[in-house]
Amino acid sequence: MTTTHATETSTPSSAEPTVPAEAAPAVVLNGVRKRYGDLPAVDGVSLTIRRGEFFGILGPNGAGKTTLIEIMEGLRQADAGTVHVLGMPPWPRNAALLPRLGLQTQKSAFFARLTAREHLATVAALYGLPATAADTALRTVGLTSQADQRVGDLSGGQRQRLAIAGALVHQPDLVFLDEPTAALDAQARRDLWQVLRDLKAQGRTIVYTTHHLDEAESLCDRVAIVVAGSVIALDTPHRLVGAAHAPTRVMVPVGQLSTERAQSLPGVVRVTVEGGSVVLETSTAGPTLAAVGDLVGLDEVQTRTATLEDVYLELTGSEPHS
Ligand SMILES: Nc1ncnc2c1ncn2[C@@H]1O[C@H](COP(=O)(O)OP(=O)(O)OP(=O)(O)O)[C@@H](O)[C@H]1O
Repeated sequence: MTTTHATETSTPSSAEPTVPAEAAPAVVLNGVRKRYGDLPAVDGVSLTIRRGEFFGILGPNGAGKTTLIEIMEGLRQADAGTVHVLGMPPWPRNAALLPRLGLQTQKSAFFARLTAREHLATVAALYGLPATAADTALRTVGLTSQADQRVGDLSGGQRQRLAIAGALVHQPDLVFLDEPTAALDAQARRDLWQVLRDLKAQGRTIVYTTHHLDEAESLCDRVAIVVAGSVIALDTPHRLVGAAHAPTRVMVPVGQLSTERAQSLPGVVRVTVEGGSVVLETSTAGPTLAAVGDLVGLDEVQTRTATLEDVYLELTGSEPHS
């Protein structure tokens, strides 16, 4: 694949950034490594995340995504390499940086005996903000009707949204979200997409991990695919999909076209029967569709082009796990 880059080389290799902090990219990692005992969880990662970018970190379970994001957040110290966030090193804990970062982790902590509003008002107070900031954050994540419910009584998905509200309450420049949509139902997930799009429209930078590849394809400006601690691809979803070798699938209702006849059509590389359709995988969709159209018409024929999920499977050889 020619458009993917395992690493980026445009970042300076010195320990200090060469541009003023305010003009610096959101995140610059250079040769970052982290081991747990013998395990290289992050194995030499270099990348730059621009201001205002929506950046996705994808990869199989255990690939090192959380470790990488925790290093960016200043929650974990890298063993080697340099890390700059908004032009500053996040480790050791940087008091100037903290109010500008919003963090939602997989293990977000709550004041469980408080109500959702009290919890967020407490978080807001830590940043010196008035309690009204809590109501704004509750509204942002669609939890206004649960404002007076105890945190301990919220559903898993509602608690997840509260964790995201906690990351946004102080209107940070850079938001880190670790699998924010993992526990959400389909509607809540779509609602959160809009919240995240609105954040990006406000000029904030979002760095997030997900196992939902459709979501990453829809939301992210760029994604990094991480396998065994290394970035094996980094580009826009569009360019990654464009460079993929995944075939287009043409689906014809069963009974209209035999599998033998389908196999003989131009461009067809594989034929299967799935979910009531004869599925023709083709490397040249135009000639295949024209031939199908001549034989059975195109009224009930569906096509599916390559997606980020196809690219992911091609590169990682594994299914995404949620
Ligand atoms: N504190 C730790 N001590 C020892 N090993 C750890 C620790 N944290 C993570 N690991 C290991 O490091 C590797 C990377 O873990 P990490 O949580 O960063 O992966 P991930 O890509 O976020 O996975 P997932 O998608 O399952 O959340 C895994 O093999 C994990 O078991």
